[in-house]
Amino acid sequence: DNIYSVDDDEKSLSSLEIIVPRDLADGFVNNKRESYKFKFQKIFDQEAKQDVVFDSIAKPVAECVLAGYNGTIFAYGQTGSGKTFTITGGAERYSDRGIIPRTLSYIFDQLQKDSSKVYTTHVSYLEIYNECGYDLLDPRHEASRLEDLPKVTIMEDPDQNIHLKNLSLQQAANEEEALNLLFLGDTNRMIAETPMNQASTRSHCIFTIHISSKEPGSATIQRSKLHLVDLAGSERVAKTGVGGHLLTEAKYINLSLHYLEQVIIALAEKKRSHIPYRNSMMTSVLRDSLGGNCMTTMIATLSIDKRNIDESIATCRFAQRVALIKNEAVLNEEIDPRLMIVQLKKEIQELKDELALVTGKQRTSELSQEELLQLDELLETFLEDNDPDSTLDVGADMRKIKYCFIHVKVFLLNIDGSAAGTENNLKTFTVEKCQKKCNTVERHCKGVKQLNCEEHGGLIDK
Ligand SMILES: Nc1ncnc2c1ncn2[C@@H]1O[C@H](COP(=O)(O)OP(=O)(O)OP(=O)(O)O)[C@@H](O)[C@H]1O
Repeated sequence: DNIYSVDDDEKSLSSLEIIVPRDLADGFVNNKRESYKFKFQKIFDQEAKQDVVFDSIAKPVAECVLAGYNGTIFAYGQTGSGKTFTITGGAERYSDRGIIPRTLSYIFDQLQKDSSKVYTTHVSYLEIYNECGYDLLDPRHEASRLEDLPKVTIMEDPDQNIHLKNLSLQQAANEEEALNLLFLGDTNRMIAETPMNQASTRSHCIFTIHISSKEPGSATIQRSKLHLVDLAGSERVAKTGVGGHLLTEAKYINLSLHYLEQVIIALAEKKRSHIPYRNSMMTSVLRDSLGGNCMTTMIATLSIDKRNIDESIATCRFAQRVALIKNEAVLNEEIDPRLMIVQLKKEIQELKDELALVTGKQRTSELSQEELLQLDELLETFLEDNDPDSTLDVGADMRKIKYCFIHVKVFLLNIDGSAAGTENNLKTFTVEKCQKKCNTVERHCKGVKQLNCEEHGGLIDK
C-alpha cells in the first residue's frame, strides 16, 4: 500500500508509479525525488493470472515463431520476484502453468491444425552457471551435481554465428514429449541444486523450441527458434551480504547481468559500432535476441516491498533501456541442398531434352532400365485412364516418344478383335470391323467419332 500505483489505460501505454516512502528517501537513489514513473506496454498487477499473461505476452511471439521468425521472451528481476513462476509456472495448480508449458501446448495445437506443411520440432534446455553452460536435457546422466551434466561451450563460425557445442537438441513430436523434456530439464535443474548452489536463483536458464517447416515438394525450409529465458536474480552483491563461494557466484551473476546491461546500453546508443556480446556466455547465446534477428519481449518482475524499492526502480530502468532497442526480425528461410539437387537435375534433364529436340540432335544412347520402367508406369496409367482428355507427357525426348508409340501399338495389336465388347477392352477401346468386310479392324477410343476404313473408305461402326 502507498508504495506503487498502476495506471492501466487500455488505449495508451500503462504506467507504474513507485512512491518512495519518506523514511527511505534519505541516502536513496535521488533523495529529492519522491516518486518514479515508468511507462510499459502492459503492466500486470498482483492479481494477474497466468492465462492472461500468456495471451498478452507469449501468444503473439509464438505466432511469429510459427510464421518463421525468431522469438525470445526473457524474465528479469530480483530474486523471489516471480521470474520462474512466470516462465515455468507454479507446481500447485494446473492453472499456475507458466509461459513454457502454455506455449508448447499452443504451438503443437497450431501445428496439428496446419496440414499444408511438414513440421519438425526440437527442444533444448541450457543452464548457465558461473559462466559455464550445462545441458539440462542429457538423458543419460545421473547427476547429483550440476558439474556432472555435460558442459556446453560456445563456438563461433567465420560468419560470427554462435554454435553451442554439446547442447543436445531433442526431438519432440507432440506436446506430451515436449513436456516430458521440460520435466526432465527441470528435474536436472533441481537435483543439481544444493544449499550452496541454488540453481534457480543463481543461474540463467534458456529453454528453446526449434521449429522447422517445409511445404511438400518444396526445397525451401523455414527454421525458427523461440528462447524462453529465466535469468538469474538481479540483486546487488552488497545487499545479499554473502561471502566466500556465494560471493563468487554473486559476482558472476552480477557480472553477467552487468554485461547484459552493457550490451543493452550499447545497443540503445545508435552510434556504437561495437556491441560487447562476447563478454559473457549469456550475451553470446542471446546475441540474436538482443539487437539482432529476433522478436524479443522482456518481462520485468517486481516484488514491490518497502525493502525492495531500489531493486524495483533499477529493474524498471533496465526495462526502459531494453525497450529502446530496435531489432530487425527476418524470415529464416533456407534451401535444402538435397532437394535442390534433385530439382536442378530434373530441370537440367528437361532443358537437355528440349535442346536436343530443337537442334535436331537426338541422343543415340539407349534408355536406361530405370527410364524404361518409369515410361512403362506412365504408359500404364495413361492407358488405364478413362478420361479422353488425359495426356501422356514424357518430355521432349524422341527416344521416349518413340518408345511410347511402339508400346501403344503393341498394346493395340494385343487386343484381340474377338474380345471386343469384353469388359476389359471396353475400358479403353472399342473394336469394330469395316462394313465392306475387308476384315480391317479399327480400334478407337471411346467417344471418338465414326471412322473410315483407310483401304475401302467404308464406314466403321462405332
Ligand atoms: N504471480 C504469482 N502468484 C503466486 N505465487 C507466485 C507468483 N509469483 C511468484 N510466486 C511465488 O513466489 C516465490 C518466488 O517466485 P519465483 O521462484 O518465481 O521467483 P524468481 O524471481 O524466479 O526467483 P529466483 O531469482 O530465486 O529464481 C515462489 O514460491 C512462487 O511460487
